[in-house]
Amino acid sequence: MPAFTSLAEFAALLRNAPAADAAAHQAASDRNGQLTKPPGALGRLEDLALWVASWQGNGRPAISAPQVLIFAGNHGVCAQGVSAFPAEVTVQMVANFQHGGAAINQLSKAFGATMAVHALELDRPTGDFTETAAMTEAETVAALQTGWNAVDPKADLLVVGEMGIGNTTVAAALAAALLGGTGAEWVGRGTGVDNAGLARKAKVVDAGLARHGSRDPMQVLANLGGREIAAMAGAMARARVARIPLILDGFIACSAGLVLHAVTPAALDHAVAGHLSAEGAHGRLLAALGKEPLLSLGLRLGEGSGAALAIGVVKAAVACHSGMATFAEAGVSEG
Ligand SMILES: O=C(O)c1ccc[n+]([C@@H]2O[C@H](COP(=O)([O-])O)[C@@H](O)[C@H]2O)c1
Ligand SMILES: Cc1cc2nc[nH]c2cc1C
Repeated sequence: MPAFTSLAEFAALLRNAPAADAAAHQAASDRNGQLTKPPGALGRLEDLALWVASWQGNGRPAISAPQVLIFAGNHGVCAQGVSAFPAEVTVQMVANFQHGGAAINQLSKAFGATMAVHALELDRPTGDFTETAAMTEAETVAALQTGWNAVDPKADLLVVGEMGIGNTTVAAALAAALLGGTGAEWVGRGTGVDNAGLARKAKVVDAGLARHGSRDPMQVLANLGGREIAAMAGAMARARVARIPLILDGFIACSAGLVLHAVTPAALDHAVAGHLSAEGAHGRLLAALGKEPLLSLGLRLGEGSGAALAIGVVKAAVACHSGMATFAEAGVSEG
C-alpha cells in the first residue's frame, strides 16, 4: 500500500507529522550544560546537537548512518534556452554519479555517507510550463513517491540533492509563485548563462506565472514542476514523518522545501540549511524559510554538495555533545 495516492493525501501526511521529542531535547540541553566548556562556547554546534537529539529522540545522539539521495529530472522549459548546458548533460551526469566520478561521490565518501542516485524518466521531460502544466497530478504523485520510498528509515541524517539541466528556472518559478515577486527577482545564472540568458529566464518565469494561476502549493509543484524537485519534496517529507534530521542544499533543493513549507511551516522543522549557494536568490529563499545557512563557500553546484559538506559540521556537533566529558567526570572546576 503506498503511503499516499493523491496530492491532498500527501499534504495531509505532512500536516499530521509528529513533532520533535521534547524530552530528548531537554535531556540533551541538561547534558550540554554540564560539558567541559564555558556555557555557549561551542556556538551553533550546541544548537545543532540539541536539534539532532530532538529529532532522533535521543538525548545523547549519534550519527552513524547518514544518507545522501540525488534525484535527476529533465525539463520541457529547456526548449526556451534557459541553461548554459544542453539537456543531455542530465543523463550523462547520472552515469557519472553511478561510476563515482561526481563531486557528490567524493563528498559522500569523505563524510561517511551512503549515496544513491534516482533518475526520473529522463527520456520524458516535463511539459514546458510556459505552454502547459509541467506534470499531471498522477506524474507528480509518482515523483513524490519515488522520493518518499528512497529514504532509508534507518538513516540518522539525510541529505537530498538534485541534477537537472534547466532546474534553476523551475526553482525560480516555484519561489515566485509561492512567495511573490517577478521572474527577474528570482532567477540567477545557474550553470552560467550570460545576460541575454538571464533575461530569457526572467521572461520564461513570468510567462509561467501568467499561465498558471493556482497558488495551492501542491498544484504549483505540478504546474511548474520538476520531477526531481517533486522527488526531493517526497524524500524531505518522509524524513519529517520518520523524524530523520535533514540538511537542505542549494537553491533548487530549497525550492522543494518551500513547497512543503507552504503546505505547513512545521514541515521543515526537522531541517537545517547546509549552505548559502552563489545562486543570487538563495539567500532570500532561505530567509523566507527562516533558515540560517551553516556554510558559505561560494558553491553553486547542486547535487547535494553544500549539504553534504555540512554533514561534517553536524557530525562534529554530535561528537562533541555525546563524547565530551562533564565537569564532574573530568574534575574541572565550574565557573
Ligand atoms: O544548488 C544550487 O544552488 C545550484 C545553483 C546553480 C546550478 N545548480 C545545478 O545546475 C543545474 C541547473 O542549472 P541551469 O543553469 O541548467 O538551470 C542543476 O543540475 C543544478 O544541480 C545548482
Ligand atoms: C557538469 C555539470 C554537473 C552538475 N552537477 C549538478 N549540476 C550540474 C550541471 C553541470 C553542467
